[in-house]
Amino acid sequence: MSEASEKQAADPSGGIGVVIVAAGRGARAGQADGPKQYQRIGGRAVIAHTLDIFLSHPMIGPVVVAIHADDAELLQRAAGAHGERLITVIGGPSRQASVRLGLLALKDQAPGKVLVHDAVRPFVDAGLIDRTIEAIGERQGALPALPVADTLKRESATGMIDETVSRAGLHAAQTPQGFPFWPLLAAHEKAHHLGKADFTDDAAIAEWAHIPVKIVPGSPDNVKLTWARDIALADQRLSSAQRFPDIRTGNGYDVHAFEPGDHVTLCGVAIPYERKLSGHSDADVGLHALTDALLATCGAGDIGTHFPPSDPQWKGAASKIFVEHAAKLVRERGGRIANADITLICEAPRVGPHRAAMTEALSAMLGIAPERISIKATTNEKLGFVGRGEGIAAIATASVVYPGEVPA
Ligand SMILES: Nc1ccn([C@@H]2O[C@H](COP(=O)(O)OP(=O)(O)OP(=O)(O)O)[C@@H](O)[C@H]2O)c(=O)n1
Ligand SMILES: C[C@](O)(CO)[C@H](O)COP(=O)(O)O
Repeated sequence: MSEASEKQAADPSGGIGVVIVAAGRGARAGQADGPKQYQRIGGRAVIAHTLDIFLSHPMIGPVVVAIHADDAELLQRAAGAHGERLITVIGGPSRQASVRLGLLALKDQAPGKVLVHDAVRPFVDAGLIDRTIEAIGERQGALPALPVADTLKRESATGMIDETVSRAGLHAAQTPQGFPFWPLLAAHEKAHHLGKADFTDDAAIAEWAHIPVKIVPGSPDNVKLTWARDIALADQRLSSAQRFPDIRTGNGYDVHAFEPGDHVTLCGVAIPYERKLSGHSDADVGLHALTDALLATCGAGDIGTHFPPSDPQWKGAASKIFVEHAAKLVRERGGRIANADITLICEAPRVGPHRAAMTEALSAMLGIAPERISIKATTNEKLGFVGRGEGIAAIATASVVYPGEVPA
């Protein structure tokens, strides 16, 4: 389990809160047919892509969307089935005001941590969200940012260069920006009551309120759609990715022998049985095969690369740790797990009665819907070592969609 997931497991509030700000008018993009967050890229509204990523992230709890009063129908159409999970509020006249109203709408849920994100950054990925969450502390915010790459010039009133500004230490700020919930809300409230309304991001409010903010690596893909050209490029990018989407399939195989014992652990579920599976960890053959399948989708070696059997710390370990680690590596590369399919091959015990519990356990480990998980079982028709009841084998397949397209 990642450090962030561990903290989350201890958080009684039911997930990290999110405020997605979508109340702007998009004046710079100048779209005649509606604000940029509802323009279609890759066939869907910009905000629909943004919502997909947050709502499919396993650590995300309540999600507030701050919209303009005129846009309720646009949001409803764009959000589709996601709509049921959203808390909608009317935003304010500035981004800062919209964030504050979004935070106030989260008060009842009292999340320990909150992420604030621009609806118009639809290329955020799960790895970036993970990095941001991991850097949030009890009194520390987190800001994804990229070092400035261009040489910087200050322009004079006459349009001439006044000076070249050193770029040392300068970063371009992105979202989502993450904070402990109550200190961020308090900072927003204080700014509001003092009439300070010129903050362009939440890290700036935090800075003003003396909340330290840690920089984590942003992503060059996580652009903000500001100008009409940004929207056109985003559409092109998604449309070409749709021609050759980077869908990868990995497979894994594992086998463990029986030894004296009283239960076996299969796909995260302990099943009473007259023997157990022998192994260094809990010998969950299904989860081991799945770990290899996930790692295979991003060329990240196999289970032994990450959890060597020679390492005493994995003795008796719950194999859930291996699967969650592999899923985290996938997410860090921007991958989204589309489905996982495991076949358990054994004469006994019977798997059918435990299938629902296994599916539920895997759904939580992978952060995907149960319908994307398949657990099947078959006997080996009494043939070979499995047929003689000497052990259990498992085969797993995972499909992951990665950002971008398959290179030519
Ligand atoms: N009153 C506002 C202004 C902005 N935003 C949101 O803040 C994000 C980043 O702002 P920006 O790119 O500046 O969007 P707009 O304000 O819509 O653009 P413009 O300044 O060109 O009008 C966007 O998701 C936007 O919808 C908001 O919720 N409420
Ligand atoms: C918050 C932000 O995305 C950080 O880069 C950005 O400041 C918001 O957009 P704006 O154009 O400054 O309103």
